Amino acid sequence: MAEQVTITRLGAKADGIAETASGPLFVPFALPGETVTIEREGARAHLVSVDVPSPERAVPFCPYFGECGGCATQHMRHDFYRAWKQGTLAHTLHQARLDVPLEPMIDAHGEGRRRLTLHVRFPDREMHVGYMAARSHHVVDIDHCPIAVPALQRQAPLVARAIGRQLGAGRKPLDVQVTAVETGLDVDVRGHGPLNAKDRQRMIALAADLDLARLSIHGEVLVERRPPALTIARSSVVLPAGSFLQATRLGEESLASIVLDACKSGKRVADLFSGCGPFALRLAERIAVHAVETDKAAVAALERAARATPNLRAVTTEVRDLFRRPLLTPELNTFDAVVMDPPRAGAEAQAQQLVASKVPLVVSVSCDAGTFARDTAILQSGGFKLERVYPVDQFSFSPHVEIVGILRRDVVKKLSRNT
Ligand SMILES: C[S@@+](CC[C@H](N)C(=O)[O-])C[C@H]1O[C@@H](n2cnc3c(N)ncnc32)[C@H](O)[C@@H]1O
Repeated sequence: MAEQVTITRLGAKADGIAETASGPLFVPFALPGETVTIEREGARAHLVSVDVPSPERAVPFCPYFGECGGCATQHMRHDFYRAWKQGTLAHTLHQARLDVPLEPMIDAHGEGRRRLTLHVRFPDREMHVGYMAARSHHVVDIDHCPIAVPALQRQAPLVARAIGRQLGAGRKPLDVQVTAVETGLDVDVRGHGPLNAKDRQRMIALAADLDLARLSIHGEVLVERRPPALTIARSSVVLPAGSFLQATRLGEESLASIVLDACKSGKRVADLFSGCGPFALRLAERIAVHAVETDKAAVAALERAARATPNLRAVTTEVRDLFRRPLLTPELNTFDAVVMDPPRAGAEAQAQQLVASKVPLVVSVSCDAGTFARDTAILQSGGFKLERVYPVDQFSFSPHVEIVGILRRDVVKKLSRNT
């Protein structure tokens, strides 16, 4: 049954929230101050119409917005969106008792996302190619994605569709990850078992038809027509199939420039959770770096790139699971700064080792405010002071934000207090 409600605030995931007799009601795509007609679906509601719009309302630039679950905020004006995202992060950090003023959010969308993962599904014998609808396993068909870099906007759905036609006979769900690299498109297909000889040949022919740089299945390369390379500082990194990559080029550059600035007076830095080296290869222009990462292929790519770049400072690498085997205190004591950029789960075990070490500076890069706050609290218990927090917005139009925290401590004082 339709009813009218007034939106009073925005939630952390960008839903409008109306206070009702039965408690808060979450209304996607509604803005504070708006009067909207909705239909209830439990604690959530479907937006039927906006009856009194907010002046902060914008016209979404993507025709799939509202149905496709990929974006959540295209209906907000840019300044309003920025203030909401910055305010949400400030609130999360305040609740975790991290009351450091946030630096202004850095807009790092740049040219757009350089990697898209398209879902290919066959729910009704027909093939559907696109993104999941919000809170659903239903795939919304798309033929372009305007938040991607130009090379991917139309081409990524086209490539995923062609692969679905080729491999879709078993109607198994497929995920097609398409990355724009400097030599073309790098495509990795997930969800399909090992290919028989005939399918292999067909896929190799398809890669040629689509002029892909590389095509792989579950990270196993079927054909590499051109090495999928990316430039990092003066180095060229050949990206391993399926390895981590920051969402946008400007995002990577923005994070790296904060890391570089924080470490500028260091002599030997540890780059933990290094991936294939966007921080290490830039740091090594001036500082010796030890890069540690669990993904063997990423470490090998970083090492190859470093070896091929003349006049870098020393770059050493290590394949290591830092959750199970964090760098221990004696190892840490050889560094004057530690950069860590863990996945969402954070770096709890590593933070505990850092507390016991003599390291004076930690640059903590994170894609999850919750684990960032937990790890920061651990570091603070060891005398580190959170000096600055930089929000970097490379996931524009979504509630996600990247954070960089700079934590310093006076090691001499700390050590003399302990003795
Ligand atoms: C957020 S990414 C950052 C990578 C890199 N710093 C960058 O900017 O591209 C996190 C990295 O941690 C790695 N990783 C995940 N779990 C790990 C673990 N237990 N030990 C070490 N590295 C891990 C992933 O392979 C990934 O490369």
